[in-house]
Amino acid sequence: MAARNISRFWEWGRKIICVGRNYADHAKELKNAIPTEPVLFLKPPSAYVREGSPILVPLYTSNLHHEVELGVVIGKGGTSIQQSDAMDHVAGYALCLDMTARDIQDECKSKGLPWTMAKAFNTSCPVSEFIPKESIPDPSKVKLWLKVNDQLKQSGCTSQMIFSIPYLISYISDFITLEEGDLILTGTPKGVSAVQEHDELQAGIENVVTMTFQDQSEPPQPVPGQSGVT
Ligand SMILES: O=C([O-])CC(=O)C(=O)O
Ligand SMILES: [Mg+2]
Repeated sequence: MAARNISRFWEWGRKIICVGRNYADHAKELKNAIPTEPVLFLKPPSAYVREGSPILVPLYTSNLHHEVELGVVIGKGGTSIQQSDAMDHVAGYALCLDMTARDIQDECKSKGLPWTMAKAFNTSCPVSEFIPKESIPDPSKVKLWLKVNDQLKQSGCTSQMIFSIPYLISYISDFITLEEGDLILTGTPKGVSAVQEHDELQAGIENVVTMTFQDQSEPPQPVPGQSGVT
């Protein structure tokens, strides 16, 4: 079998580990406390969607939000990785969206339930092309932006992160073994807002990459026994 190519990491079916509330301005806009430890959640590999395919708006939400984030692609796996070695485990980056059904997340938060329905649905993780590590020499100074229908909504810099990339890799790997092809979403800056069907989402990392996605309503699920469906 041919060796797998990390530049198509989304096809590998590995973990997507997301960090929440890693920018104080975003934690504040949602009235969350500034975390003293990373807030983590997961998305399944079925969350990946690539340019050319739509972001499907789940039928059960009426408040789907965009969150633009820097993704870190793991190149060398490990457990209990030291912060000083963490960057040796990085193969590269990807620009990512953490699509979030905010109404469902609010409901889950109020009931003390996990965020799975709000964060882990199909197409909840749009990703750009793979960005080799060399293209971002300093990941702590990356400028991210996102526009909805040409209107700038989010603009931030990874220098605002509460927990750095080496810290996050070390922290996560203490209890989740990192594997080649895993993706870490590092959190969103402020400016999240609602999107609707037919909206165009354009996002970029300044001087590195841009990507464009369209929102589309999830088609109603066929009901067995109706309309000729058996
Ligand atoms: O706002 C949230 O839902 C938490 C999160 O994912 C982030 O801060 O990026
Ligand atoms: Mg997020």
